[in-house]
Amino acid sequence: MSVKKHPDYIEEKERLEYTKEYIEEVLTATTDYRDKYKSNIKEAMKELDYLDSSQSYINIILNSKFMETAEKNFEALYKVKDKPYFARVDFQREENNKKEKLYIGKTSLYRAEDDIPLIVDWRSPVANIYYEGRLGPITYETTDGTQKGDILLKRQFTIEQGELKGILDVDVTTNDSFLQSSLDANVDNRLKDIASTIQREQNKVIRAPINKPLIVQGVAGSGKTTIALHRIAYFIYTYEKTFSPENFMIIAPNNLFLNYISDVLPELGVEDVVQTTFVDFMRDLVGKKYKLVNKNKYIIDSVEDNVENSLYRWLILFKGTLDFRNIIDNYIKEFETNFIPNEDILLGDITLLTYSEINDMFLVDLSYLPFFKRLSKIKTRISRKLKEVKKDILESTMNYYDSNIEDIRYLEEDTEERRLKIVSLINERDDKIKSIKKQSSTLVKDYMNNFDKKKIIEYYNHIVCNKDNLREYSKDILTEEQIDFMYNHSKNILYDNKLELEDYSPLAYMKHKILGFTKKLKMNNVLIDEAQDFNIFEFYILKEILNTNMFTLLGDISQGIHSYRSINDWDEVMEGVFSKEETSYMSLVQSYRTTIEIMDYANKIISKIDNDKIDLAKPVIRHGNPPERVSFKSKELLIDKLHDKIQSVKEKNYKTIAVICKSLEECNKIKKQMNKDIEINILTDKDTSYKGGVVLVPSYLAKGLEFDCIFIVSIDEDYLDKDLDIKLLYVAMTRALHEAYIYHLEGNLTLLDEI
Ligand SMILES: Nc1ncnc2c1ncn2[C@@H]1O[C@H](COP(=O)(O)OP(=O)(O)OP(=O)(O)O)[C@@H](O)[C@H]1O
Repeated sequence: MSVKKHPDYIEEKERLEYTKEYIEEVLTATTDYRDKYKSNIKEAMKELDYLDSSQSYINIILNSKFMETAEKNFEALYKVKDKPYFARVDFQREENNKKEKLYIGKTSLYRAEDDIPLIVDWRSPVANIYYEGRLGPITYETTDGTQKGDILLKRQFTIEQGELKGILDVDVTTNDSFLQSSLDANVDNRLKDIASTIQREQNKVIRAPINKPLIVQGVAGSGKTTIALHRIAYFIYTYEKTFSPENFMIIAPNNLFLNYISDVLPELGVEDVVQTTFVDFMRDLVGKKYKLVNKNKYIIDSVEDNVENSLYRWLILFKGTLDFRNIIDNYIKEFETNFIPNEDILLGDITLLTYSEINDMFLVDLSYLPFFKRLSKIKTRISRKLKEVKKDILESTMNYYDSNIEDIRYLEEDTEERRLKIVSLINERDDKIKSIKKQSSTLVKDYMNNFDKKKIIEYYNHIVCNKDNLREYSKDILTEEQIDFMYNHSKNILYDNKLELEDYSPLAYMKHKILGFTKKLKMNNVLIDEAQDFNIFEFYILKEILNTNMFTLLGDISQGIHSYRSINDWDEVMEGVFSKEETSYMSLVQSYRTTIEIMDYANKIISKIDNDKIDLAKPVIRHGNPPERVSFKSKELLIDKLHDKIQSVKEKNYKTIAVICKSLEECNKIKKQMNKDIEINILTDKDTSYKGGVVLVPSYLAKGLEFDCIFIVSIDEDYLDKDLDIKLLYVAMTRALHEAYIYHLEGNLTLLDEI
């Protein structure tokens, strides 16, 4: 239906024109104000008298604060001027029966004259009704309590460059065609904002309470990454006074992924949040000197079936457990108990502080600090005590000798003998004073020399590269064979100045306990995407060093291709790291990325894994061609077909096309054989950006990304009927938005035969 035929077209068009004009007025006024405030600041600077906390200084502060807010509002309004809102909800409040027309957009705007909202921010409490409600009764929460009312109208708008192009009234029966048209669109090489089409179950995740851990298990394409970013935008808006963006940290699997999400953040009004990978964050904390044995090494090894050594597999898993943390704890405990040398601190024969006083300070009063940070407090205490006592000792020594000298002078005759006695006493006095002064000048330093501060890796080596210590601190939980293996393996890696991914948590943990970090960590609200790839120790260390419970973990156990080292079940996290009672758990099973046909195929793949914890994705109503599986007699025929098909899908104006191979080696082989007239690059874990076009991607790196069209290609490397291969295939298949092709040599991919 043409938009003009809608009965309210004229009303909505006028409303849109009015809002746009009002925004223009506000923008112009803000620009004028901006100039005025700038000149105010200039004036105030001229008058500034640094010795006087004068009015000028206050003026500067006030004006710059105002400028900051005005600037932020200006930018937000400027961004929405061509599309001020995306929906309208008519709401009748139960308390006063008043009807309100709420136009919901990406920022808020109030009319100055009467304080009526012209645009309501999608993150505000009342906007909740747009996401939660259908027509009819609804409640929503605000800081003032529960609000009740009726939704009389729910309407969605398509506005392009300021023009009203579509109006869609949502009633009880309508399918969400607004959502469908948004999903039909070809993908850019970046993630997009979905404020206008957030679904009810996604809205619940976005607005879930901030103060306790939230675990979101979401099937492939359920919007986890997208929601994570909207959740931050929601927090920043809702808790503007409590948190600043630097308090938020997004942890994503790699820099390619960070780049992929980075553009949507400013669009959502979220800038300056910390975005990092676990490895980069850890490297910052424990030091960059050590080279990480390739993070994807194990996955590559297992993809290529090289990890035959079961002890090696055991070690990778074990280093991510809290049992391993217990070993470190036992070491730290003993180190702490014996940290303070068993001796009193004396100045001459006067006791400044006893061993037990210092030890109590260390073990009890200062126990909240890392060991070496406790020491600096102890040092201050000793210095203060020394100052007091030194003064007293000097005084009493002087007094003692002076009175003795006085006595001799008074009681004895003035003879050569008396003179010699007095001289001897004076010399003795001076020597003593000199010695007290000398001892006191080095006393603190001498005491502090007891504590040899080592590099954190040396403490760690002391555990893992020492069989006796491993035996002692593991308290019988390790076998001799395991101790042997751990010792030899650790020596090989660590003595070569290298680290494995699993070494970061224990190192950061030890640094946190023993040395402390140099900079203060401000992040206390953490979002982890692809959280199924973390191990328990990694969650634990983040919680411990950031000293917070405010975690949002998003992931999908079905995509846990690193499960040889990571969690296999969210219960492990709830039981091991956070408390089960406290943690909220939400599950998303609707998938938005791909078509029904592709998702059905992917579901059949993942169902090959025998695990009742795996949720099958439910695709939204969007049809496309089923995945096309073709088997080829020779490599040449396969490559020819791949080549032709890529050319033909490129003509459909797809911006992102991926050829997904099992490993990097296979990608390299295919690249070599591809005709030069197709520009095709390989994405590796060293890449930090993907600008669209045709790419070759190893299956394990494709995780988290999406492409208009994908080709799963298998020439030399087959996917076998085992968990890891099934997951890799599932990940690959679920990357497609519109089309999927499976091209393989005859005899390969027989696990798909039944599908
Ligand atoms: N409510 C929605 N409205 C429009 N698009 C949506 C919505 N939810 C998700 N999408 C789209 O679905 C796709 C998948 O989203 P996203 O990548 O965030 O999912 P994911 O759960 O992180 O996926 P995966 O685990 O497979 O990497 C994206 O293109 C996203 O824009």
